[in-house]
Amino acid sequence: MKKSAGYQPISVFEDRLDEFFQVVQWAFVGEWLLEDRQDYVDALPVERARGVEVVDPARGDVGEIAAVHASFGTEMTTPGGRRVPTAGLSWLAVHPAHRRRGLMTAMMHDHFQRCRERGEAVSALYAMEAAIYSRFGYGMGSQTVKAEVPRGAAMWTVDGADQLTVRLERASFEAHDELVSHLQARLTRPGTIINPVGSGRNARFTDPVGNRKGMEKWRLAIVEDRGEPVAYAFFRRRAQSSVGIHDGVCQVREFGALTPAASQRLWQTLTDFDLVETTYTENLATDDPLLHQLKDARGARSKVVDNLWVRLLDVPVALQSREYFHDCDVTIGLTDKHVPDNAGAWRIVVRNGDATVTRAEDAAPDLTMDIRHLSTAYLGGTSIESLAAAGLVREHTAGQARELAVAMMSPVAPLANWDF
Ligand SMILES: CC(=O)SCCNC(=O)CCNC(=O)[C@H](O)C(C)(C)COP(=O)(O)OP(=O)(O)OC[C@H]1O[C@@H](n2cnc3c(N)ncnc32)[C@H](O)[C@@H]1OP(=O)(O)O
Repeated sequence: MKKSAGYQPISVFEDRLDEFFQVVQWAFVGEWLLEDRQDYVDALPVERARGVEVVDPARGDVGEIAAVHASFGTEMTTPGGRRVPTAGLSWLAVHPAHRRRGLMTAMMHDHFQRCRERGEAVSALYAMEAAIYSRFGYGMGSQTVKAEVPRGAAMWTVDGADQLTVRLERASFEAHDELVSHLQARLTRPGTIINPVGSGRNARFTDPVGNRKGMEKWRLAIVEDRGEPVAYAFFRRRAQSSVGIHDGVCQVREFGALTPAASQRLWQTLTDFDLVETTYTENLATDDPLLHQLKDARGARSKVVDNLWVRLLDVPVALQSREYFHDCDVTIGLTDKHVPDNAGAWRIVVRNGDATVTRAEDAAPDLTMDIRHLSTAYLGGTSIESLAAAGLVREHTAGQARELAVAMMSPVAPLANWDF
């Protein structure tokens, strides 16, 4: 019997959202508070909610939802500040009673097929466990620095930072959605997920009580240049003290800054709250301006972890939707177990920043690799040559790994700053 036999894929409509949420709570290990339900509804792209339902009594109660997922319809910024239609996969959950029967595999195929029908050339996700997604063709497209910045950390002076003003407000979808969306869309860092359309687009403003862990509600710092917003950050604080010493913490979630001065003004603000000793964040790019502006970057106790996992679903469209930084003419041989249309040989010719990607069935490939390695290199944060050095990409024509590496590497490290 096929592993996922006895189940069928379904769309999950509004009337079954509570069943959807039950599967999520079982899989993610937790009970939500009843009062938080609306926050979860607001965070879900309902019209793209899918599931797997039991059809064979040998598998469970017929009609019962055994597994779910959903995805945001969005665009992702690619190297050079271009964009590619992207699905942000999230909410992936298999009820523990139905694990290891191939339901995730069935849902991934469902997701890939629907994305391709919609013209989404890339799927991207945040991984709960990093070992799962490579087998489905995802590669670690970007990394992030987790940092703990001490209060009042000294920074190299950036001209103009002192002239900027800051507003601190309670974050609200009604009051701030336009402002945040507008700023987010102007960020040029590859990996930036541009605001999704449809339901779930207010996910960044949701604030379930059960997730606060004693912290205040999400607040927004808005840096302005003569009344024009130039940076924003979602943050929240928690007071704590022992033996009369106040050592509260501040958590910074999504943030973005358009200029060096805006970045400095933002972080000066976020690291200088009374009664708060440490400001921590998980959303710094590996070359974030803050890391260069801090006089003692080691003092921020940083560590690097995976950020966005990326999967090319339509190789020519995805590769042609980014800029390149050196001319090249390289033929690659690809394997792709889950999207066979991607497999085979592709010729990548780059002239003046633009790639033309065509089928090259007769040519012997200069490089061979799996789709996950091309996906890893896509945003320009990992070099094809380093993947060759690791034995993951195979070079058949000397020097071609470097050719493609130099063309694809981004001058700016990729990062997704919005955890969907
Ligand atoms: C993008 C996101 O939403 S991230 C959140 C993902 N969700 C979670 O982590 C919630 C808790 N976990 C779950 O819901 C499930 O266990 C899932 C989704 C991780 C896996 O679902 P399953 O239906 O059991 O997976 P399925 O049976 O299709 O297995 C697919 C393959 O992945 C492997 N796999 C499954 N889970 C894991 C894991 N945790 N670590 C490593 N490999 C795994 C399986 O061994 C299998 O490998 P194979 O193809 O070589 O046989």
